[in-house]
Amino acid sequence: MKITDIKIGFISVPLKTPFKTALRTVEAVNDIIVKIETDTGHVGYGEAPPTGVITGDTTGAIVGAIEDHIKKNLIGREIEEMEEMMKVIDRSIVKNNSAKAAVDIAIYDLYGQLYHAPIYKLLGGYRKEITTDITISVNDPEEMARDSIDAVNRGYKTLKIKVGKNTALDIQRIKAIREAIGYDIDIRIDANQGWKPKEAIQILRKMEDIGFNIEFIEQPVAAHDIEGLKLVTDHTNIPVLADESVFSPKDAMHIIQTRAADLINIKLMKTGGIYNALKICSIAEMYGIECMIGCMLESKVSVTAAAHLAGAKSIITKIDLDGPVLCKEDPITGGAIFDEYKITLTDEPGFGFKNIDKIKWK
Ligand SMILES: C[C@H](N)C(=O)N[C@@H](CCC(=O)O)C(=O)O
Ligand SMILES: [Mg+2]
Repeated sequence: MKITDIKIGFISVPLKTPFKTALRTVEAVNDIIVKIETDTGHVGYGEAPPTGVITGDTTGAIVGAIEDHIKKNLIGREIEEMEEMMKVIDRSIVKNNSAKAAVDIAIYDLYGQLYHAPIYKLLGGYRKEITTDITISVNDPEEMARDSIDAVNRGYKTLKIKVGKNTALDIQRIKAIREAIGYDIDIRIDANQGWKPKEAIQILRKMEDIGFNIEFIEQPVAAHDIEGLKLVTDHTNIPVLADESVFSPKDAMHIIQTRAADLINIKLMKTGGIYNALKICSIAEMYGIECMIGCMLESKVSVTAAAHLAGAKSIITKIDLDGPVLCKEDPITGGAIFDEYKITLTDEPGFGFKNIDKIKWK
């Protein structure tokens, strides 16, 4: 199975409601789709979102990285040369992890087709059903309480609450949500870098004292401020999960060895795909650090790939793969089945994509 062409397309899927974090507000998933064609007629699909505020990757840069740097080094290569191809992608251009992730995902899709097996089974086969949380956007406390009730009514048992914007409101936000949904539902919070280290410690201690029962705090401080992250980790009992501070396996190793965080959020768009994500899983496993699998605003193509990784690896104990359920429609036939909180992997070869509607090919 030899690569004959790599095509680029675009999908645009409106969100059910605007997605708001401390970093940005988004109304639609506007992602790049990669289609890798082979001489056997098999095709592999990948996806990349232009999450400039987190990864630095823009639509133009993703397209340019693939078309001008990665594509020419992959045409003519055999899918069975997985290891070599992953090194080639990495050497083709520095950074540009979302572009690399899209290509990596499409190659894994083909790898599974080559060996007639779903990726989660090839990588470990730990489980085929996983349960995701859902994100509650940062808004005023009353609106967040209403959104939380709606999520609970739809069956979600874990809510990921966005905070870190107009930080004076953060305590009130969680108070309003707890009053609305009670204490049977797990709450994890994500500040998306919105707090200063000492401010974070103060807010988290208050949340502890009030007894909000927070499962963990995700990325309380600026991505680059590893000392600040460690300060927060050392001064609160609420576990700290590193998101924007961890892209590469080396980042994960550093955070774990310096004990700057208690947990790691793996996202394929930060690691550059499954190949490096597997390395983070191995590092985390060696140190007994549990991981979350997360996503950006992504549709079912790349989130299916992330779900397969979660299906393969037991060190991934927390799931934040709500991208597809935040979307108003699903243009993808095949892939994992996303039914609100329940994600079911299929046993189709690769990731099992059949078709993608409404792609605008370049
Ligand atoms: C969508 C997911 N639940 C999430 O919150 N992901 C990111 C932010 C993604 C984005 O801005 O596109 C996160 O910070 O965890
Ligand atoms: Mg996050």
